[in-house]
Amino acid sequence: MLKLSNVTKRFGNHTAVNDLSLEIPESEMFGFLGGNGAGKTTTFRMILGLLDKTSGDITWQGKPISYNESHLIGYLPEERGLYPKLTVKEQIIYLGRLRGMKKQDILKKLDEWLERFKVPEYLDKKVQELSKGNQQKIQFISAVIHEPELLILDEPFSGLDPVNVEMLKGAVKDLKNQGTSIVFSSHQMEHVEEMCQHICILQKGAPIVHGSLRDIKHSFGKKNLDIRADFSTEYLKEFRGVASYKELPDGCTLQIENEQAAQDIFSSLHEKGFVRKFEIEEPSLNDIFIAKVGASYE
Ligand SMILES: Nc1ncnc2c1ncn2[C@@H]1O[C@H](COP(=O)(O)OP(=O)(O)OP(=O)(O)O)[C@@H](O)[C@H]1O
Repeated sequence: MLKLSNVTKRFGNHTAVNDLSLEIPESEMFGFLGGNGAGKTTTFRMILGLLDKTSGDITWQGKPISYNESHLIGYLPEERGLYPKLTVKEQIIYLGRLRGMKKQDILKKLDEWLERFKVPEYLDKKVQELSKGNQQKIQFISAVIHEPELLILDEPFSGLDPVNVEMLKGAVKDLKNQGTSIVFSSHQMEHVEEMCQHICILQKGAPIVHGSLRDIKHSFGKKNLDIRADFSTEYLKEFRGVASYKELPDGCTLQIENEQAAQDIFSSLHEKGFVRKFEIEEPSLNDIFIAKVGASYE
């Protein structure tokens, strides 16, 4: 387990991470979220030992992380940092050697990954000759080539086309199933929703939401209501128990305070005409993020 206990980081007068305590379970994918400037990257850098903590402790399996054991952690940073003039092969050999791997093991693994990502022809290409998305595949390979126990992925899917997103997602899921513990940061809530059981939403360096995604959704209270009807549903904007209203060409999506509101809306719709769809849905992580982070912006 990765454990952060009362971790604080100050830059001068500014507190970027504020007394943060978190337990990140093993062999799981943990969603580490937050608005811009919330403190995610700063936290990652402290976990990686790239930045000193102002105070607090970070442990892996009960022991302080030893950065001499560089095979332990893999990191895909948000700002990608490959050497443009090296070939893919030279680049990955260099990084693999830094993590204590033998050259022949690196080349074997690299071949497997390039095959998996359908880019075997890039082995001897210079990084600067690759497109942004393909550079990202290489950066991902550089983060996992040494089979780390703990993998930190900062916005792994940004800049990738939908086919490549699925390809990388498949690789990340396989690593998780093989036992890798993954901390995953993304502004794309649908990816987090699909892949993470537990999440934390950070705001000003401290968690405003933390726990299992299922419990968080349950305790949020508000649900979404999707309605399609052959008449105008605009009157529902002002209906009791409706927290928000979004008009659609053939109906609307509402956020409702509770299930009683859904009952009342259902009765009122019946009197007006033909209803083609009426569906109550769990709130999305996007709804929760906007409600919680948006509220603290105000
Ligand atoms: N080296 C630094 N010196 C001073 N302030 C810093 C430094 N690094 C980060 N900060 C500040 O700390 C806060 C947290 O930044 P951080 O990069 O951790 O946010 P983030 O959650 O990763 O944001 P984003 O989603 O925009 O990448 C910000 O207010 C930022 O300006």
